[in-house]
Amino acid sequence: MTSDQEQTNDAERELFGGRLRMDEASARHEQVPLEIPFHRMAGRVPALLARSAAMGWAVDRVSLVTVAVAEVGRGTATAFGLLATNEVLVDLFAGGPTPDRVRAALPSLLVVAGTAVLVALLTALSALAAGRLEPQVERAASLRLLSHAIRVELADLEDARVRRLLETAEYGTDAARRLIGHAVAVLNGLISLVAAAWVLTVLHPILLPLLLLTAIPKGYGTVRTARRVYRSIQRWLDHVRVRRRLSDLLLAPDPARELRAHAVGPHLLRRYRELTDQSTAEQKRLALAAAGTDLAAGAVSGAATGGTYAVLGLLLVSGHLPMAAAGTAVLAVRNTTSQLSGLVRNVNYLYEQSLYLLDLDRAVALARERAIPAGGRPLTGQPAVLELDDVSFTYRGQAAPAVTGVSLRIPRGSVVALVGDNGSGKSTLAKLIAGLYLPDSGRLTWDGTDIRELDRDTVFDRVALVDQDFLKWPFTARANVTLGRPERAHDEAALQRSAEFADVDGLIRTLPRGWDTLLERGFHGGQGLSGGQQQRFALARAHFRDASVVIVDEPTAALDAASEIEVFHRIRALADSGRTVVLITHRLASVRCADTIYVLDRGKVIEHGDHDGLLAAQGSFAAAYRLQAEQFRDGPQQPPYAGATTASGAGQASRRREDLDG
Ligand SMILES: Nc1ncnc2c1ncn2[C@@H]1O[C@H](COP(=O)(O)OP(=O)(O)OP(=O)(O)O)[C@@H](O)[C@H]1O
Repeated sequence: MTSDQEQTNDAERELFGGRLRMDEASARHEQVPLEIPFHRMAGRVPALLARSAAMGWAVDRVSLVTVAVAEVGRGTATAFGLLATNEVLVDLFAGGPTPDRVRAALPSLLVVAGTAVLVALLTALSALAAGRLEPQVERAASLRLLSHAIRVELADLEDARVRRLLETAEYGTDAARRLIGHAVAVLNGLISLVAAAWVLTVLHPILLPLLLLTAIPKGYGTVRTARRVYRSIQRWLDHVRVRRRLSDLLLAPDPARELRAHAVGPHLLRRYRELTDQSTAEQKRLALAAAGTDLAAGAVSGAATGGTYAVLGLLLVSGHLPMAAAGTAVLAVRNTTSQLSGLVRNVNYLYEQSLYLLDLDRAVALARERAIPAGGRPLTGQPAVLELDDVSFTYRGQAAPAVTGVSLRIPRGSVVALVGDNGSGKSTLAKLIAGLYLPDSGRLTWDGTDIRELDRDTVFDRVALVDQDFLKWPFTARANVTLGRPERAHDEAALQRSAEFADVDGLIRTLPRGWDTLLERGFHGGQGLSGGQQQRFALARAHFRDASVVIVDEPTAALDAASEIEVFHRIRALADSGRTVVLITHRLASVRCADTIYVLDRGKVIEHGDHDGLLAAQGSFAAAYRLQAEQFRDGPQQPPYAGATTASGAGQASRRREDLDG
């Protein structure tokens, strides 16, 4: 390992908290195969050819068979061409007048020309079929990865190891395509080699082992270089990921505002340069090592080639090889040498690509293992009650639980509000209710059935979620609203109702292409939206889903005051029409619309009741409510508890009060 790999630079330390390159220990932990014995690689060739054939067979049998037939034909034609060349030479070197010798050689010459044309035709046919096969195999590999990735449990998807593997696996989809190309080349190399070796053996048996001596050093060199590259890619993967992310940040329009106003650009650019300096040094190291290996392999191989020609000369001088056969042998030696080194190179590429494919296999296996279980007891009808009984949940890799011993009841047709300080566990609780995370302990039931026993797809089907970090999909206005129920995307009446619910109908009318306007700046015809407008689209989307449980996390954070009041009225109306609403908000005046309010503090429910009841109880909710209300009074303000600065401040207010009381 070089000192460059050991050193951690400022960019790594400051921006990412430490070294971004994988060491031996973590590679072992993550089961990344950094070392591959040479014999294992060679031994896997038949399995890899079979794997390539199976992948091709699954997507396009006709093209696969065409490639195989064309390659076998090509190899056979090459062998016949070589034998015919030998015949030509034999005829030309025979005794008698020149015109007679040329006449005698003519049929063999025609065979040489014919096989050359045939080889060209078969090469074109094979290339055509392989060209059809490769993109289909890549597409299948990529669909395989994505279809499994979208089923991974959210908690696992957030796990760094899973994320890393999924990103590595993306190389595997490209590798699947390349694997086909290299498999074809290996097949061709093997067939041509067998043909040429057979011709050589016919000419003189000693020529073949000598040839192997020339090819092996070069092949070994190629393999060493490729393994070094693979090892480097694996080690530097996180480095590549953060560099890509950093360059995206420097290019994208959203970070551009702070980048310019805070003059972050030059600083990040400096850090980016430091990172690229590291990777350039690694590239230089690889290039230098590759050149050294090539040189050593070339020298050994060159000496072996010299030896082969020397043996050929000796055989000729000693009369063990006729002149014509020596001529053919020279051709065959040249042909076979390049075939052999090409073959070894392609075997190596084949193996190298298979390692990436192996990453894809590992990612798919992990995704399967961590998938949301299919099946289970299906939910029928609309749930009458959701209940949490002593539910606790800790995020993967975190020491403290995000939710501790929470019990609550959400009957159908009610609005249940979750309030509390930042980080008190509201969003986590909402995601638990939605079935996105499973409790570590306690029971979460839908109509009495534990969520673990339920068919989670039927749970999701009943949920509409407006996430706190709601997504602005880079699609058309229509897709932005209908994405949760794409099968009803052209139900114009439903679309209109959702637009009215979220108050985007007026906005749609002003868009250049109405519902078909692309809501993404930076594309032709794309339209930008304000933060509040984006939030309205998220609300419209949740409404369009027409689900029985609506979970809205800070649904009005980006809305103006009038819209905020209106949205809370509409949310109340949703519950009145029989839906269940879980509402998370810091606007304590607005939770008046809730039937029950649960106040959370550090993952625990510390109070619950309706708005008036909680105010009358004079607890932490009442204190936080007063804190917010006082902000609207005239004159200089004095917060009741210094330091209670969060929007809701419920928990902080309660803790201050305890301190004061104590
Ligand atoms: N994906 C995550 N991975 C690890 N920890 C998380 C994750 N999301 C939240 N947390 C942690 O869990 C705790 C509860 O977070 P949560 O988002 O539920 O709080 P919240 O009450 O919704 O906060 P806010 O009012 O700021 O939205 C916090 O300590 C937070 O750091």
